[in-house]
Amino acid sequence: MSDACKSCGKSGSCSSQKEGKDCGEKAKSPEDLKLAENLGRIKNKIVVMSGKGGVGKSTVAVNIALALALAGKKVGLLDVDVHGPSIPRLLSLSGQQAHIEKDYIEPIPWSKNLWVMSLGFLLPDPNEAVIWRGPVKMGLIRQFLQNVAWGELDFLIVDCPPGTGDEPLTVMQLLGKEAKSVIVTTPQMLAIDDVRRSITFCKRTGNQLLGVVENMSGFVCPDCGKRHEIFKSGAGEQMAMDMGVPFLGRIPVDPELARAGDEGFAYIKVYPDSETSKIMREIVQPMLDMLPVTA
Ligand SMILES: Nc1ncnc2c1ncn2[C@@H]1O[C@H](COP(=O)(O)OP(=O)(O)OP(=O)(O)O)[C@@H](O)[C@H]1O
Repeated sequence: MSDACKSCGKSGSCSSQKEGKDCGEKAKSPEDLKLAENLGRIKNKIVVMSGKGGVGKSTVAVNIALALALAGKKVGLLDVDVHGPSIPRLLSLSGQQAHIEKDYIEPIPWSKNLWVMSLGFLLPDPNEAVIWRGPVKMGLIRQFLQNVAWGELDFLIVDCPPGTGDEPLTVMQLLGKEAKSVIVTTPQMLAIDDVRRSITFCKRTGNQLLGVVENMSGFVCPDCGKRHEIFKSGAGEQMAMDMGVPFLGRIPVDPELARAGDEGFAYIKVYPDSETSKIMREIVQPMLDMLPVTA
């Protein structure tokens, strides 16, 4: 006779079973076990979200991943924007095709410690429109988290499409409560209203919000170095304070950051001493602080 708990399938280690009862925990499917094993090798999961489209979320996600990788950490960058995967272009990886085995997908290496995965690496023609409903997208996100051979990572950075729909919800459900989020906004009130919804979303899913980033906040003139407030800036910081969530930093409009996105070069590597790179490094500091101190 099997001595495994009828509910969770564990034998010996299930405390309820030792007391002669079943624990009531649902038995894990082989897929769930594989997901747990893959995610168990990743120390920190950070989900980059925004309430509104076009606020620079992918740009921020890429630069967070680059800043962490340049700090010597092992990083994975996952693009779950199924309808508009922009990470391949931002990192000059367009046209690359991921190697796929039966239950295993190899991420695309960007450097010796940054690996990337996006639907853009799986489509034969990346310019083809993807017309998928929620369940298919949810299945793909599961494949990315369960079957991509991320290996041992210090950080997995997940770039979500804007809003609080299927993709961020699936990501949070699969990653679990230990995933933390970063919310990107611009200073305009229209964007700020949507960010409030993203903050409420994280509170509802029970995931910790690492903080809010205000992007395209002012413009630093490359000639005179003076800061100009193109839009009213500081609204993101004010809103973070009002809602009692941390504020991580303000990234200015930087024409070179836009060029880096178009041409696919690593801004923070090419301009390590710029004001924008300094701010990016400040934004990742709380993430680096999450790692145990090594002697
Ligand atoms: N601080 C910045 N300074 C200058 N240009 C920027 C800045 N942040 C982002 N951009 C530019 O704005 C455009 C939109 O950025 P990005 O694609 O990162 O936004 P997104 O929020 O991820 O968009 P989507 O909603 O489509 O996912 C890009 O061309 C990018 O290069």
